[in-house]
Amino acid sequence: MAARSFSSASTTTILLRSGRWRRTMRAAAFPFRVSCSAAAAAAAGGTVVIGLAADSGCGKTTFVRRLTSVLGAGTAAAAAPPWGGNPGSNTLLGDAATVICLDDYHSLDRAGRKERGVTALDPRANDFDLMYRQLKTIKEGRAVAKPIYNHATGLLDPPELITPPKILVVEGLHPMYDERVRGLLDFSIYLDISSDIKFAWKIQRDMAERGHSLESIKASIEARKPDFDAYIDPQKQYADAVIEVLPTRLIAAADDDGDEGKVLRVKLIMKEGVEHFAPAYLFDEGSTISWIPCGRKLSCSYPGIKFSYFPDTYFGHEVSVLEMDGKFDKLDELIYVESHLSNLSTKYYGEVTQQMLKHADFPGSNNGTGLFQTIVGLKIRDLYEQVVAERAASPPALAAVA
Ligand SMILES: Nc1ncnc2c1ncn2[C@@H]1O[C@H](COP(=O)(O)OP(=O)(O)OP(=O)(O)O)[C@@H](O)[C@H]1O
Ligand SMILES: O=C(CO)[C@H](O)[C@H](O)COP(=O)(O)O
Repeated sequence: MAARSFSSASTTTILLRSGRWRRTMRAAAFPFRVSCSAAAAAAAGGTVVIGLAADSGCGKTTFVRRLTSVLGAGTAAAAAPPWGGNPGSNTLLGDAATVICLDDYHSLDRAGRKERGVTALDPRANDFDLMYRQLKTIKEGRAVAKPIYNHATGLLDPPELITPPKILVVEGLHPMYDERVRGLLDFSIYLDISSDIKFAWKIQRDMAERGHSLESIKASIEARKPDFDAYIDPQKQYADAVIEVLPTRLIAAADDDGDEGKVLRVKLIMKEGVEHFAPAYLFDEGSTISWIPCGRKLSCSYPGIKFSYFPDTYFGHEVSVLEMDGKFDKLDELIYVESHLSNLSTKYYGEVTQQMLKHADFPGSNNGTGLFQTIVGLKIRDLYEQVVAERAASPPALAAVA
């Protein structure tokens, strides 16, 4: 069956490590959770591929957690790593979506990069030919044996089997760098976090969770900066949606007593004319709006909340921009804001608010990062459903199936 046949690596012997045991088996006997989604994806005409690009520590994992939740009943709320596979795997499996991390296509391991003096952001440290071949194979409905980059050891581990899901999310540093890979994406997102905020998030995580010193974090950010500017940041010009995170404008620099880093101004930049994607809007589509919702229906403490909506151009493309500056005090009151937004691709009244409340503990739930990530998640679900409906309406010709 096409959906379960393997790529050229199918006869390769695959080494698996799980807990204390280590064994060798043929790919065809791989003890991997092969969900019905492979068959479903093939029946529907192939996998829908979503690209999510950002630098390290910019919220990709947080976004993916919101997305897999929005994708609903068919997707485990917290997508799980491959069953029985390498504990160092970066892959998450849900019933509807599989999330793979493009770090797995590093062609140089940590020692190799050090020896050659290149960072992981440098294209020379990544195998774009393999990335393209494998993503194309999955999109066409066939499984691949994808390499694993093990972040714990810094080594390239033996591959794991990836069967075609309904939706494949490819997250990492370079989903839109290579023109061929970019051409495989049905929708793309870039998380654009301004330097000071990225720095604050990274310090908080790497000091608290990874035991790094402030000096080493600063040194690592500085060392990566030229390659970030050269290879990662330019990808935002290709994204269908960009979530840009900036310092607030609600607090004048002179009055700032340290809150500036905590209050964020977040923009959702949505490209016009993208197939299966209708940008969300505030009040009146195509107009220019500035809205301060604070008052009887929305509690706001200092410095308040301000929404904006306006048309713009972004790298020569027409876009619609939704902006939120400030933070919510009471998340359940978000329903008031939601009721003034349109084209949200919700299935019922209040779905955005419900999603935000469900994950109130995720970072960014009280500001535009959480709100806009949730909206983009709903738009991706909608895009997928449109693609499936179209394919069902015009099944492939018999000659193509045979
Ligand atoms: N919207 C947000 N508001 C505040 N902090 C955030 C937000 N999003 C992420 N963070 C913080 O930034 C850090 C990195 O987030 P996350 O792990 O989601 O990023 P990532 O891009 O997946 O990173 P990496 O690629 O290094 O694994 C986390 O500590 C998280 O708490
Ligand atoms: O930018 C990164 C992507 O997440 C990592 O730094 C890159 O994958 C290199 O990994 P490591 O930190 O394990 O050497």
